[in-house]
Amino acid sequence: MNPVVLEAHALLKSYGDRPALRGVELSIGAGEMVALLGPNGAGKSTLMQLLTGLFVPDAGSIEILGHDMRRAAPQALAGLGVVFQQIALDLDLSVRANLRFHADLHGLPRRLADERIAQGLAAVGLEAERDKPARALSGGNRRKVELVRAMLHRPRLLLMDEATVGLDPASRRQLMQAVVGLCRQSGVATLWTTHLVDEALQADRVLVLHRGQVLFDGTIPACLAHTGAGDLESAFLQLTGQAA
Ligand SMILES: Nc1ncnc2c1ncn2[C@@H]1O[C@H](COP(=O)(O)OP(=O)(O)OP(=O)(O)O)[C@@H](O)[C@H]1O
Repeated sequence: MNPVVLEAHALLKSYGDRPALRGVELSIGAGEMVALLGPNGAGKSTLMQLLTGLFVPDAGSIEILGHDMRRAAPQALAGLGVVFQQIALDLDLSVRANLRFHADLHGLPRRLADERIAQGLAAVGLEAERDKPARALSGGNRRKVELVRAMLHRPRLLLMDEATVGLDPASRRQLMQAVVGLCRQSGVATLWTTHLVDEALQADRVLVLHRGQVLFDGTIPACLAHTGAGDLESAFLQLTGQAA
């Protein structure tokens, strides 16, 4: 595998006496696109909260670019770009003001920030929206702005947490294409969480998470071979005990 950008080992997390993650192992190499596929309640959001440092695991370790999340969180988080499940733009600010704010948080000089903003918006076809309030954009375009924002500080690992929730099929497809393009062109490693099997089809590798455990980790052909299923959807339903 390429140099490792994310290594999570033996992660445990419970809410009271309810276990959410039960010994999760996860490793992502540079430039890899990995889909984390799990039904509702599998533990995807909990895993994302641990990877972004919002929660601390009960046990286990997380390293991003070799930086341990407990001992060196600022360094670990500097290598991370995140698009959260909930929209996190200020809707009254312009697209550019939203992006500049994020660039300022990362200490990017204004000229460099503006270059990257222009480049990022062009890459997702939103140059013309730059000075509009975020409120004027469609849900799909707001997500693309969040994607541009997540990449402004040039992270090596991009986390997309169920980023297509609430989008129509065309917007979902466009967002996915934008992320796949970005991953292939810039070499950023991507962890894409979803409960929708079709969103995992373009990934280099699929992890199936169910009831807090990784039930499969490998390529789609390997998943089909492992389960004997004819397609990923059947394999997923079989692994998660939902097959008819
Ligand atoms: N704050 C919380 N308090 C108690 N239990 C929680 C909390 N957050 C999550 N859980 C439980 O932990 C388990 C994993 O939840 P999590 O939200 O991580 O799964 P998920 O895969 O993201 O699900 P979804 O696709 O529905 O968002 C579930 O059983 C859920 O009910």
